[in-house]
Amino acid sequence: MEQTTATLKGIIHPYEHYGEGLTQPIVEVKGLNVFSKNAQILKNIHLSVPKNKITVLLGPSGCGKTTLLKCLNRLTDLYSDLRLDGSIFIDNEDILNTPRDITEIRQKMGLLLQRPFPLPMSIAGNITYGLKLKGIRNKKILEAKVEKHLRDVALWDEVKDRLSHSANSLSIGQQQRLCLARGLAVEPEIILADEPTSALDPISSKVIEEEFIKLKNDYTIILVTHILRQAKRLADYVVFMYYGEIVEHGDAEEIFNNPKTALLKHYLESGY
Ligand SMILES: Nc1ncnc2c1ncn2[C@@H]1O[C@H](COP(=O)(O)OP(=O)(O)OP(=O)(O)O)[C@@H](O)[C@H]1O
Repeated sequence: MEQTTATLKGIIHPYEHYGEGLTQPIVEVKGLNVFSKNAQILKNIHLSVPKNKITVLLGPSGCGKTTLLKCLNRLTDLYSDLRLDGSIFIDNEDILNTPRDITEIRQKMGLLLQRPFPLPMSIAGNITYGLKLKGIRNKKILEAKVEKHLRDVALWDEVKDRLSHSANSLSIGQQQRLCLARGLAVEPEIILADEPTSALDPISSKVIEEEFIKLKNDYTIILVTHILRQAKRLADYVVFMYYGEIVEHGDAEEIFNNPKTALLKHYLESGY
């Protein structure tokens, strides 16, 4: 395997061409390395994420997908055993080397995790929480935003008569959509999603997938998924990782129909 990766590296160029129809990058990762105490988790990652597209991070368990996602909003700061070097440019600002407060940078990114974590308050409160932190107090504006963002995730009709009920009274699928709406309410540029449908039933998963397709008109989505069929349904751009390295990346159609490396071919056939 080692040899295969090494042999194939010759044909993988960072900043390779974008496929037809792909747009300018919104995130550019340059020479990113992540080390834990005993190992190197990410190795010399170079990546450009196209704007207003869905980029899927794909690869076998433990290859570093979640770690890469965590680097993008510096959640890695929470792990004292991790050390990073390299650069991550978001809107031309290197977020790994900026004097700016990280909370400001994180506002550009909504985060959706495997399981929903609604705030312990009402359904409407979950949406208005971040807005109030931003200083918005006007009741009419807040109400309008609650409706808009719940409509954005196709939840409005299901909850409009119980906005003051606890968010915990919702089903898991509804909670995940609420968490997505909460993230959208603070108007991020990028949505980071780490296996966001893995705890959901098929219908809720389908709703989230449909929302992602609509949302990419306004947002850039970076999605980690284990579900190959989901990746094929959603991805515009694919990054295939293996043992902390990017082995292949490119236009989804090209990656799925014409994989160049033996590792990716094997992954697409076997799913691991
Ligand atoms: N804080 C940490 N300290 C030490 N090792 C870590 C830490 N976080 C992740 N790792 C290790 O880094 C490697 C990559 O983990 P990561 O969770 O990024 O992989 P993944 O591709 O998302 O896996 P999965 O698909 O199973 O979720 C794993 O070997 C993991 O054990």
